[in-house]
Amino acid sequence: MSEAIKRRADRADVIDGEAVAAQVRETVAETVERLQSAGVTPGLATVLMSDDPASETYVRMKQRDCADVGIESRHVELDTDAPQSELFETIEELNDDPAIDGILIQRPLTDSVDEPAALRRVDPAKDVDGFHPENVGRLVTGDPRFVPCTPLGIQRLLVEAGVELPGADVVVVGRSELVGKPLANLLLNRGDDADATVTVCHSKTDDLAAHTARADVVVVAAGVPELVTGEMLSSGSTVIDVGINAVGEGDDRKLIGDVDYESASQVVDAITPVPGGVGPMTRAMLLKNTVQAAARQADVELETE
Ligand SMILES: NC(=O)C1=CN([C@@H]2O[C@H](COP(=O)(O)OP(=O)(O)OC[C@H]3O[C@@H](n4cnc5c(N)ncnc54)[C@H](OP(=O)(O)O)[C@@H]3O)[C@@H](O)[C@H]2O)C=CC1
Ligand SMILES: Nc1nc(=O)c2c([nH]1)NC[C@@H]1CN(c3ccc(C(=O)N[C@@H](CCC(=O)O)C(=O)O)cc3)C=[N+]21
Repeated sequence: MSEAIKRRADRADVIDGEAVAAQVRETVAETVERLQSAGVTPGLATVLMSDDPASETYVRMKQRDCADVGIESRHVELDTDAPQSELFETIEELNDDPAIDGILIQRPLTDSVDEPAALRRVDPAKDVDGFHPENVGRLVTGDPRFVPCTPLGIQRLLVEAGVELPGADVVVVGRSELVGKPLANLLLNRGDDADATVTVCHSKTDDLAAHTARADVVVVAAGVPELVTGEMLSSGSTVIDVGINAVGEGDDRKLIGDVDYESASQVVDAITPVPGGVGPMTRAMLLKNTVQAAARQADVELETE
């Protein structure tokens, strides 16, 4: 069993996302060294066009992660009242820049711009978020290139937790383009770390508890604080909580998930905490996608995947 799984007496094991993310970063740092000896320094560009303080924090964390593993990062910040054409020009410039291997457009973009149109403009070869329709299509057709970072991170956590995915009954709560849908496709595809039987639930699902209660794996990405409680879950299952909800003010401000951790951890076998679960994995997988983009663009073969 991986040392990232913390055993708890009479309670669910805790899947330590920070520990698994540290392992991923270590492998990425080794790959960066190998690329550098072939004359390639991977570069990631982040683009922010929003006043959302959470987005600013995330972008800063991503830059720090890059520095930790030897990826060069460049940050472009656009005024929220700048015309859409300025955003599109920025994307074109980054597409054409040989020092940039990966481009991340931090979502959500300000309301005045057409977000899907912006994401379509990113060169699919630099689309380390996996949001471009070409990369979405490749995932759905079972020939993935860049898979969105959060689903990739969740798959890795399930593997680390020792979950046997082939044949497992996986219930995904949430059908967003960012998390729910790509995760469902990833786990539905053929493969040793996939081959699951996947059900996707959403706000119109008739009886959510009936689905979550019979699942081997429940992944919750609904954006609703503590939507899933222990009563809706079964012993023997593994729960992945994707939700990040800020509650409280001032000194009482804290992050909670989409799962009621207290009640769930008294029922299930293993669970991810919030914070320290899926979030760090999302950032680690961005680094992994970026070095893969750099290797592919420089035509350097990597030993792993
Ligand atoms: N840890 C990480 O790295 C990341 C965390 N997040 C967090 O994950 C959460 C989800 O994000 P995202 O997928 O972008 O969210 P979206 O808001 O885009 O999608 C939420 C989904 O949940 C469904 N939903 C909402 N309420 C219910 C309900 N009561 N019962 C069942 N389904 C429901 C919605 O259904 P419908 O389609 O019918 O509206 C929708 O499909 C958020 O808390 C976000 O902050 C997101 C990305 C990365
Ligand atoms: N183009 C794009 N790609 C994304 O991947 C993307 C995005 N836009 N927009 C927003 C969501 C959200 N997201 C998170 C990443 C890391 C943490 C994370 O590291 N969370 C820490 C806590 C961080 C804190 O303390 O605030 C944790 O859960 O432990 C959270 C959320 C990526 N997203």
